[in-house]
Amino acid sequence: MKTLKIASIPGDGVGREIMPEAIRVLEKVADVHGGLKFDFEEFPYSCDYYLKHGAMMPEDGMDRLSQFDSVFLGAVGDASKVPDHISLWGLLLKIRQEFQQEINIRPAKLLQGINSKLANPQDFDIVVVRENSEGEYSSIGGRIFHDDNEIAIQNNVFSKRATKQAMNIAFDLASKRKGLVTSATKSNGIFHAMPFWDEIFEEISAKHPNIKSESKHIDALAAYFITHPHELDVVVGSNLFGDILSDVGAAIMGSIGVAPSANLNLNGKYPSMFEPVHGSAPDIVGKGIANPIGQIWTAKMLLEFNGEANIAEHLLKVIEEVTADGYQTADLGGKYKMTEVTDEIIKRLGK
Ligand SMILES: NC(=O)C1=CN([C@@H]2O[C@H](COP(=O)(O)OP(=O)(O)OC[C@H]3O[C@@H](n4cnc5c(N)ncnc54)[C@H](O)[C@@H]3O)[C@@H](O)[C@H]2O)C=CC1
Ligand SMILES: CC(=O)C(=O)O
Ligand SMILES: [K+]
Ligand SMILES: [Mn+2]
Repeated sequence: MKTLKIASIPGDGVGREIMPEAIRVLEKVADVHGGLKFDFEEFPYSCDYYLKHGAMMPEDGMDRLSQFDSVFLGAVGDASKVPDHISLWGLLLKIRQEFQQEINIRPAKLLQGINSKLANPQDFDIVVVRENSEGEYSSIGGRIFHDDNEIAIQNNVFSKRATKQAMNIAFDLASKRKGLVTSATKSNGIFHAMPFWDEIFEEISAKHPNIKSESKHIDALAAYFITHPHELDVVVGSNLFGDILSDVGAAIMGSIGVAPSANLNLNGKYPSMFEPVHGSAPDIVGKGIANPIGQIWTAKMLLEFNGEANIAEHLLKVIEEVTADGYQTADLGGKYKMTEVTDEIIKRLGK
């Protein structure tokens, strides 16, 4: 029997609603698998935790999480309690950076039966590879002066090592897919970092003569996601560009409520973390209508990256059958509640 030790952090808002749903599904997956067991431990790190303890997690929080095979996260953020930059830097970004989860993989593909927000989409299947540890998401800089003279300076950080790594992963993925890598740039506006990014992209492209590569400015590329998603394959972007493009990818899939992601640690020193693309969705919290599929598809990625590709594929197939038969939440135009969609997935996972 293989046991996977999973630290679950439901976090805030709908994170707390969808996490139990995905855990129900994983328990059923283990049951169907027969040789797999989950050992879950829940951590209450969240904005409520901050209000009680003055921090998003305790001093030994990272040490405790490091004992697990993977971290399974819902969403972080409740601006009515804690400013977003404090809560995200105290938990989500802290884990990504300290656990060296330098790559974020975010698939965007049309599931059967789901209406894309596009009127008439052709079939698309995109993977966004997002640099996940540096770039625009840096805490370097500061604020000086007061009143109308106040100035904020924010430094971006681009290392050759992490940039190359993200691009190498993108080319590697493309070699197993349609063979195209698109790089998100903005070298016409961002004077230092983006020409640097482009040079590295050219260097890595030259090493992969069998993979097609192209560079598009982020503004045009965001529009291209809307107009030509079927022509994209693997898209590589910096932390901010990858963040934005993956929300666009989610919208063309039908809803951000279905989009999954994996924050990968590649050196094996720390756990990877799996979380849906969306945030805590304060506007729908408590209504029982959150879409559980983003968290459940994320569970599929957790299985895949823990060496369980077959059952992971089975789970995605079942998710797709359930959406194809119309079991959909309100964000997709459906009439089903969160728990009803999960129940249907569990029912069809079968035994
Ligand atoms: N990785 C994370 O934990 C993230 C956290 N956040 C945080 O979440 C909070 C809210 O941020 P927003 O910008 O509003 O983004 P959001 O992703 O929470 O919500 C955007 C829109 O999508 C909808 N939505 C999100 N998840 C859904 C689901 N499962 N089912 C149905 N509809 C869903 C929401 O109702 C809302 O209309 C903020 O505190 C923000 O900082 C935002 C993005 C990512
Ligand atoms: C913070 C955020 O929006 C993300 O990582 O997707
Ligand atoms: K999330
Ligand atoms: Mn985001």
